[in-house]
Amino acid sequence: MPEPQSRDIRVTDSSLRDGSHAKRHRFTVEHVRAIVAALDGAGVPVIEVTHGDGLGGSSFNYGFSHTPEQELIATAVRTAKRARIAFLMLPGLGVKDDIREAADNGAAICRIATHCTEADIADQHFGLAREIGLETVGFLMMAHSRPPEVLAAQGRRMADAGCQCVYVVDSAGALVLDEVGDRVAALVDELGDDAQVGFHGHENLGLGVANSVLAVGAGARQIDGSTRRFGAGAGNTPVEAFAAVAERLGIRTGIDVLAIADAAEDAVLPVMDDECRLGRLELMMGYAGVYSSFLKHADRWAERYGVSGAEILLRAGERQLVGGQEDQLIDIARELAD
Ligand SMILES: CC[C@H](O)CC(=O)C(=O)O
Ligand SMILES: [Mn+2]
Repeated sequence: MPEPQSRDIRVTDSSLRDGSHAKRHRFTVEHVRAIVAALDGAGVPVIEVTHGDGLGGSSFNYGFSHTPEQELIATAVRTAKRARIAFLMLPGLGVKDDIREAADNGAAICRIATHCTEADIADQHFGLAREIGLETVGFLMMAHSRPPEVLAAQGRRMADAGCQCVYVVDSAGALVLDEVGDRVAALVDELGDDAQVGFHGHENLGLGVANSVLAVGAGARQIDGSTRRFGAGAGNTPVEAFAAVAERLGIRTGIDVLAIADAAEDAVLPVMDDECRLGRLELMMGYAGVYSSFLKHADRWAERYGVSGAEILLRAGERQLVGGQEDQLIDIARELAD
């Protein structure tokens, strides 16, 4: 794959990882084959495949996978003719042996995610990934919750540990326009030539494409999306819309707009249980700053305790819950029921 030119943007499609939350982690080998073949054919350069919560995410707390994720990764690698396969891991959920196994299965890009104030827990994982020849990406999750200078310092920590691209991750879909640009610009300023900067958006306030365009304007070189918005909450930045808008703006993604529109309709949509929509609960997540992956959990506990899912999410936002604290949604639901 040629190196990006000055205005080339590398898109990573996360349908087969972030979409795992929406699918309740029920991906099969056939789903992976169909989606990877269509995205690869449309020219998507990177496709992420893992349990929604990353390597080792299959558990009682997060939801069990239908098919072991290493099998899904190996299937994706065998299916893709041009695209490179990425995987996500959250230190503590996955361990270093999971990274080695994903590399053995042919994955090329290791994406390590931490809460946006906890970059130091990823040091050894970036080190290992580089040592075994993987490209590295770092996720600073819940990036709306801290100002640009904090993200810049955390990004520096990741870059010094071996991370080649630090992402501003709008896990809650809560960032609004310049709030993205300011964060990306602070990271670009801090990292210079040491690492690229990326942006991962969610649609909870309907701003995925606009926020991504602003990220590119502020210097981001990598953009995440999910075809047909297949992701947590209201879903991710739709790759097909981003590719079309990018082309209109003269930003090269290498993605064929007609082919990705076909992939969205003919390959991704049939795998989705429901369309990712911007309904009441999704909007509350963007408004209150709640992790998009909490949606299905909040829905489930609201139904179980006969309380409002929107109220659960608003209280989760007040408490500033972070990934891993899914079980506190049960406490909130019980409080509301009382
Ligand atoms: C729990 C991992 C999370 O889904 C990563 C991500 O995509 C995000 O924070 O938006
Ligand atoms: Mn996400």
